[in-house]
Parts: sequence; structure tokens; C-alpha cells
Amino acid sequence: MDTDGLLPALSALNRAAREASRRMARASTAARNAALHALARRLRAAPEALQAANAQDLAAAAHLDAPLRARLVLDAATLATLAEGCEQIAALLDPVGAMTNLQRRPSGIQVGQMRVPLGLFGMVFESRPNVSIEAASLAIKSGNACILRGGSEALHSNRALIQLVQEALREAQLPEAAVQLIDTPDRAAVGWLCRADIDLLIPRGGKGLIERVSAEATVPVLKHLDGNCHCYVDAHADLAQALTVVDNAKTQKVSPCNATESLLVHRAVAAEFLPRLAALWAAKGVTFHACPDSLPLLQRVTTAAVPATEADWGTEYLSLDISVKLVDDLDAAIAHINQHGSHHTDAILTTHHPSAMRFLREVDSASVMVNASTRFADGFEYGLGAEIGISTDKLHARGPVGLEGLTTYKWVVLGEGQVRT
Ligand SMILES: NC(=O)C1=CN([C@@H]2O[C@H](COP(=O)(O)OP(=O)(O)OC[C@H]3O[C@@H](n4cnc5c(N)ncnc54)[C@H](OP(=O)(O)O)[C@@H]3O)[C@@H](O)[C@H]2O)C=CC1
Ligand SMILES: N[C@@H](CCC(=O)OP(=O)(O)O)C(=O)O
Repeated sequence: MDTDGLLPALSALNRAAREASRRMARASTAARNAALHALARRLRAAPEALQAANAQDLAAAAHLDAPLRARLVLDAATLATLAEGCEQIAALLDPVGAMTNLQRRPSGIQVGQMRVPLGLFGMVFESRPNVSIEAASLAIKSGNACILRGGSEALHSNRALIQLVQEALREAQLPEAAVQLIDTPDRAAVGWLCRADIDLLIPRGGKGLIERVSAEATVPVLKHLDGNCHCYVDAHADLAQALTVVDNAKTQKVSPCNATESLLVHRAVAAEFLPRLAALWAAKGVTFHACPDSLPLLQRVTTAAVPATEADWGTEYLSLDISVKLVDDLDAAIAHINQHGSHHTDAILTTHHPSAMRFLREVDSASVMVNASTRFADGFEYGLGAEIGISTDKLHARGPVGLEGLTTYKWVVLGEGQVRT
């Protein structure tokens, strides 16, 4: 699509998606579930066209770092997981139409709330094609339509995946325009989405994307921002357990937004904990960006420890790097996280219940964890079936966003002829 043809094409796509959103909102649960099962079958079949499209993206991505290339891969295992996700979402309770909190008022009317789809949402996300399927399947189940704009490095894969989604919608006699892809790497399309006829825009990505959307959007926005996630090893931590959890939080995968980027260690346990961690990570190639007090403890064991600068406390590395700071107490740890973190996910390692409770209450993040890896901040791991992403906003939805985050409510009033006096 050339830039001249872009805006008319997007407007047409928008009109079709809006119309489809109305049909999706009144579609039966059975039809929406049938579409999800049809999609699962198509993903499992891994058609040649999809494999070829993915190979094309991978061939063009030779210059990318290994973790970024890994995000692009749609192999049999990834497709099987996506198919399973669709089936799990089909098995979830349909949120649409559920009525809650019905109560009879003194006037005799009954007042309650009914869950309804948002309508039509737009989403901009990174070059990770599996997100197309997670977003599409959550949209279908929640009775919404969506317009997806994935990262440019995944364009061919996304095209092939959305074709499967549209085939599945057709098979279930639902409108294929309910899930649409913006089929261009032109970033002008992101600017267009900021002012499109949509009910919500979900930007999922780093600071550049969010800055642009925040400046340009006239539509409601639910930000899914970067993750500068922390682990705090408390004075009362079980250090063997802390070692395992911190290792997982940093090294299980380095590119996701829920990987730990910063380690805070209570001064009382630093001399015992940090050399053990440095020995473990020397073999894995982790580089420490360390405060003046932690640096000598690390350098006794590893050569991969450099002095931290002020900028390190706010850095999301997405690589085998981590910032390390010693703190005097829990207050200092909480203050540091609230000042430098990105309000995404933070964890405390402790056996001291009051400290754990204070951490949960006082750290201002979408997910707060006790003795668990920050890598768990994920819709699938939280039982949502899949996720749109991890909202770093506080309003409408916070943390992993699933079906409920794609719905809103309306008030319903049931009367028997009552009038107001
Ligand atoms: N909270 C969450 O749920 C998640 C957050 N993230 C965060 O995303 C980042 C990693 O992903 P990365 O690939 O670097 O993400 P980017 O922010 O680079 O890209 C994400 C999407 O935004 C687009 N984009 C980026 N900048 C602009 C801009 N200025 N104008 C218009 N479009 C833009 C990209 O398009 P193009 O292809 O053209 O570059 C892509 O489609 C990390 O910060 C990570 O923490 C990642 C996953 C989940
Ligand atoms: N919630 C997901 C995070 C996905 C994510 O952040 O993706 P990316 O930044 O593209 O590597 C997971 O835990 O796998």
C-alpha cells in the first residue's frame, strides 16, 4: 500500500470493522467458540503459506539480536501452543451478557450491571506474530472487533495468521472484518489509529511508541509500556530460594517486558548472596551494573561487573545485563522501586510476613509478588487463557489484560411499570 492510498484504505477498513463489531457484539457464544476452534485447527495444520511467510520474515531479520529473532519464530511448537490457547479461551466462561450486582431498590426496580464488549479496539504491538493470534482470539471471545498493527519485521507472518483468523470467522459465519490487519510497515498508520473511529487504542511497546501515542491520540488509550522490573532480596530471605527465583527472573528469557532488570539487595545479606549469584551468572554471561558498595563483592567472583551510572536505575536492558544496588532497609527498597521502576512488575524475596505485606501494599506496580519470579506476570500464567499484554496504566485495566479487560459494563434496570415520584 503506498502512502497516497493509505488513508482511504484505512478509512474503508475502519468502516468495515465498525460494522463487524456490531455483529460480533450480538453473535452467540457458540458461534464465537466455533470460530476459536476453527482457528485452532488451522494453526495446528501449519499451512505451507504460513511457514513460507514466517521464513520470509526470518530471512529478513538476520541482522537482529538472537532474542528479537526468537520472538519472530512460528515453529510447530509455537503454533501448537497458540492452538491450545484458542481452545482454552473457547472453554472460558463467556463474559458477555453476564449480569451482576442486581439489587432491588425501595422503588421496586432492580438495578444491576451487564458486561458488554468494548466494541472496536486498535492495537499496535511489537514484532511478535503470536500476539496477533492472542489478540484476535481474545477479541473474538469477548465479542469485539479489532484492528491490529504488528511490528514491521513480522508483517508477512501476521498477514498469513490473520488470513487464518478470517477463514475461521467465515467458517463460523461471523464477519471476517472483525479482525483486520493494517497491512503496511508505514508508521503513518499508527498516527491514523490515534484518531480513528475506535473505542480504545492499545499501544504495546517501548517509550518511542508510547510518547507518540500519548501526544497524538484523541481516542481512549490503554498503555502497555516497558518493564523495568525489580527483585528485592530482603534481610530475611531464604537465600537459596532467592538465588533460584532471581536467576529465573533475569535469565529464563531476557527480551520480555516482565524480565527483571534491577536487583536490590539488603546490606545484611549482600556479602553472602551476591558472590553466589555472581558465580552462577559468570557462566551465563550476565553483566552487573553495580553500585559502589556491591561492585567489590561482585568483582571478587566475576569480571563482568561495571560501575552503575544514575541512568542504569531507569534502564530496561532486555539483555543479559542487570543493575544492582544495596539498600539499608525495606523503606529504601520500596522508595527506589517507586522512583525508578516502570510500575509493571516487582518482587520481594523474604520469609518475613510483615515485610512481604508492606511490599505488596506500598509498591505502586501492576503486579507485586512475594517469593516468585517476575516472569510470571503474564495472562496465560494468571489463568486468563492469553493476554493482550500487560497494562501499565491504572485505569480500566491493570497488569495482564484478558477477556474482562476487553469488556465494559452497562447499567441495567428491570421494572414492572414503576415510575419515579
Ligand atoms: N507491557 C507490555 O505488555 C509489553 C511491553 N513491551 C515493551 O516493548 C518494548 C520491546 O519491544 P520493541 O519491539 O522494542 O517495541 P517498539 O516500541 O519498538 O515497537 C512496538 C510497535 O510500535 C511501533 N512503533 C515504535 N515506535 C513507533 C513510533 N514512534 N511511531 C509509530 N509506531 C512506532 C513499532 O513499529 P515498527 O515495526 O515500525 O518499529 C511496533 O509495531 C519493550 O520496552 C517492552 O518492555 C513488550 C511486550 C509487552
Ligand atoms: N507476558 C509475556 C511477555 C511478552 C513480551 O514481553 O514480549 P516481548 O517484549 O515481545 O518479548 C510473556 O511472559 O511471555
